[in-house]
Amino acid sequence: MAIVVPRVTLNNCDDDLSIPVIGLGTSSSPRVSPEATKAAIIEAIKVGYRHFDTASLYGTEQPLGEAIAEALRLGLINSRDELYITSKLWSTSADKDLIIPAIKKSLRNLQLDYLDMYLIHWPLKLSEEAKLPPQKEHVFPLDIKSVWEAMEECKNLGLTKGIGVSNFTCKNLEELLSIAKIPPAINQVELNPLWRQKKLREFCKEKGIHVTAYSPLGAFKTSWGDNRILECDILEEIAKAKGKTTAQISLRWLYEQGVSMVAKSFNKERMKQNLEIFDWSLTQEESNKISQLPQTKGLKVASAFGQHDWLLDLDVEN
Ligand SMILES: NC(=O)C1=CN([C@@H]2O[C@H](COP(=O)(O)OP(=O)(O)OC[C@H]3O[C@@H](n4cnc5c(N)ncnc54)[C@H](OP(=O)(O)O)[C@@H]3O)[C@@H](O)[C@H]2O)C=CC1
Ligand SMILES: O=C[C@H](O)[C@@H](O)[C@@H](O)[C@H](O)C(=O)O
Repeated sequence: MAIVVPRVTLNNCDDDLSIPVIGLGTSSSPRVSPEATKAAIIEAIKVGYRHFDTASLYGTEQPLGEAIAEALRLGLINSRDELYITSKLWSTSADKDLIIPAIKKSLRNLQLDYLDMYLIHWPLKLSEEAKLPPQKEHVFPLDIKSVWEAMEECKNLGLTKGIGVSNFTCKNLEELLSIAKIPPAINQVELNPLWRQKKLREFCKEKGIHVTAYSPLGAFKTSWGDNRILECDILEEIAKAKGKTTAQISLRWLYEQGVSMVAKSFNKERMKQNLEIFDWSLTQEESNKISQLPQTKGLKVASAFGQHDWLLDLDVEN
């Protein structure tokens, strides 16, 4: 039986759009083949995932599109509308004239008419020839006004039901809110028991911006993450006492904070395990212990994009 994942209604989106609180991340490290990605996504639909997180950067839009087409053919879902699909504007296209072509390309890759959510991937612009990690002279601040106008145009044209951002600080959001006609529905950021972003979460709550957590498991075994969540003594202790896994403790803690999350697993048992967090809860004491864990961030902007004064805010608790 597929697990039914709770949903949260978003602000400033079309058709009372709601987001399933757990989605499947599709960015793998090391990268896996499109065939394996497609097969994992079909398994995920079978166990109950309806929310998928992709990005032009990941190279997973095409296999996700193929998996959706196959799921429809197999009758695993009756209609595309049952799914919530996020993609992201990569920073080399963060220029007003490149945004509509970029979302149209994502839609072609996905074989879809619309996205549920389109996010600005990072609050920065890369020159078109930039590689990762970029050279210093290829990284620029975002011209948020013209970029956001083009994001609003994406929504007004019906290419996406909602628009939002990723990796934005309170300061980035304040600047955006001061010029937005359509406020962002989502801010997707690194968030987990060891990088709790309390101030950012409070700010977003006050402004009606829904927060989605990425790397909810500390990006275990990826090139940008480590074992600090899945092998954290305190989380292991709580997990053992409750007969759960450390991954489930982390995801449940996030759920209890009122955020949604995108967790990546391409393994059938683990992707199912990650959905099994809705019929039990943490005690106040367990929650308090988690809220006192020392803070460390996994994905450091300084190592991903270099040392730029205007970006370094992203690497501190804010
Ligand atoms: N907006 C942004 O800038 C970013 C967005 N993201 C998005 O967030 C998604 C998830 O974050 P990500 O950084 O991938 O990391 P996660 O925290 O989701 O960790 C993924 C890793 O944990 C393993 N794993 C998953 N479930 C379990 C489990 N129950 N027990 C043990 N190991 C497990 C996975 O391996 P296995 O597959 O073998 O189970 C994989 O190695 C990404 O895929 C992407 O979609 C990520 C980074 C940045
Ligand atoms: O160098 C930059 C990194 O690739 C970074 O951009 C990614 O980790 C990305 O944010 C993601 O969504 O996975």
